[in-house]
Amino acid sequence: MSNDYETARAERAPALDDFQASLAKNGAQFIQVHLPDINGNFRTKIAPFKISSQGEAVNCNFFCTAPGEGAPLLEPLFPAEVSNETNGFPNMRGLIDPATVRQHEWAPEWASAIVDSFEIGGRRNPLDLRGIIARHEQRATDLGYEVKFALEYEFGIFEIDEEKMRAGRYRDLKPWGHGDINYSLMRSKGFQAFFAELIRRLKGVGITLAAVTTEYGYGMYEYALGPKSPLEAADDAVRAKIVLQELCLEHGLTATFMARFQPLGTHSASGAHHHQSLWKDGRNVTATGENQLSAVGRHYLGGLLQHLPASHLAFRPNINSYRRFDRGAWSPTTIGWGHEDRTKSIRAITIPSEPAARFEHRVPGSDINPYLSVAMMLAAGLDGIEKRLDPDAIADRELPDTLEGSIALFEKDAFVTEALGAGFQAHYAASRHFEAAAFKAWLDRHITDFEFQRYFAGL
Ligand SMILES: NC(=O)CC[C@H](N)C(=O)O
Repeated sequence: MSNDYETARAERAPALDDFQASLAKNGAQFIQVHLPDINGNFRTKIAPFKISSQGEAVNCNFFCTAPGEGAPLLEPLFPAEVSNETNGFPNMRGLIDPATVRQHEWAPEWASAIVDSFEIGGRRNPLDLRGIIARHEQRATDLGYEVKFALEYEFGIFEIDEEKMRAGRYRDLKPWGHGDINYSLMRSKGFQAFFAELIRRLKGVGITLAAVTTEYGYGMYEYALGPKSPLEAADDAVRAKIVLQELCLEHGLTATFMARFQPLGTHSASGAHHHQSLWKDGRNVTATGENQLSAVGRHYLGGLLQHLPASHLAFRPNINSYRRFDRGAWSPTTIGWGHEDRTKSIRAITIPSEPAARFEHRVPGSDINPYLSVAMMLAAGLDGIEKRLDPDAIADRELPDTLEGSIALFEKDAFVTEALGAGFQAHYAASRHFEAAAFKAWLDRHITDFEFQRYFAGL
């Protein structure tokens, strides 16, 4: 009997078989099979290279549900509807998306690919965000537009100390490099050679790394990825993190994408700004001139702003996300937008209007799941086009400053239900409630530095 899985498998078989033949001929011997998890990282199996049969790779559903890295081993498991004690944590089926198959130019015995996930009965997994993005891409096409996304990430690089890391003493790790200023060539030993190699490797898997800079803080760096379709941009964002981390490990280093690892009041936190533009017949139609958005550009912006409160959870998904707010941190706290204004949630860039006109959405931190943030923005912008929303009619107001505040706006919102499906909405809200509760439980069990510093030396 035909189902989503069988249909997709039949459609993809010829392309997958071609890759099997051509990559094997080019020396591929091993494959990394990547499954996107709920946090926006890949959970990966490595296997002998055999791409067609990897189309049937199965992965435990648990990966879709584990809220925090490492946490499931220490904390009670998040009892998701799809994966829990009662149903025995069942498998799901993974099917490689042929568009994501790559041979690694710097190590040609390796290939990698990203899978879409299906329930064991063959239905497309409603929690699979790649499928959700694809649905909205089709909506954009039906409206006559192409939307391009480009993500830029700030992140930290530290020297590995396995003993400290095992003990959870991440704050004692040494940042890579001595300086803390932006746009410095002299930050760290081997800085230029390291990022030249990263640019080369990313190019080898089809990812353009448009620019790298040092950022404001010890061990803090930034890279900007080139514009692509929404799904490709999300794939690239996650894949680039893996390629960076592999390169770091080869140098005794480790990268972190947590939103804030530097003390508040001193250095910057890590943002992941999403650049997005609208295209029609190969032309950028976001703006018409200097400080002039096009009508469709204004409507798209209206959608982004209108749905920002309900989408906020996707852009600040963790306890630590809310540490990004700080004096002078350029991390927006209200809905507003402005031309060339970095203090606002959305910065409209219309100089020059062609071809680089775009919106820079500055709310997301580097701890986002890019599949989720991209899905939410795309759905919001398209809603703006469909409803002809006016960005200047949307009242400016404060965004939530806690995880719980963002969950409350997300979990009952009708736009979110429409954009992500009721199943995903409930699942994600439950996972975030679980995260908030895990933090509270941790605080209850631990005596904080605050208490020691305030009360220990009281004699
Ligand atoms: N360069 C910048 O725009 C700084 C961005 C800021 N670090 C953020 O969290 O978004």
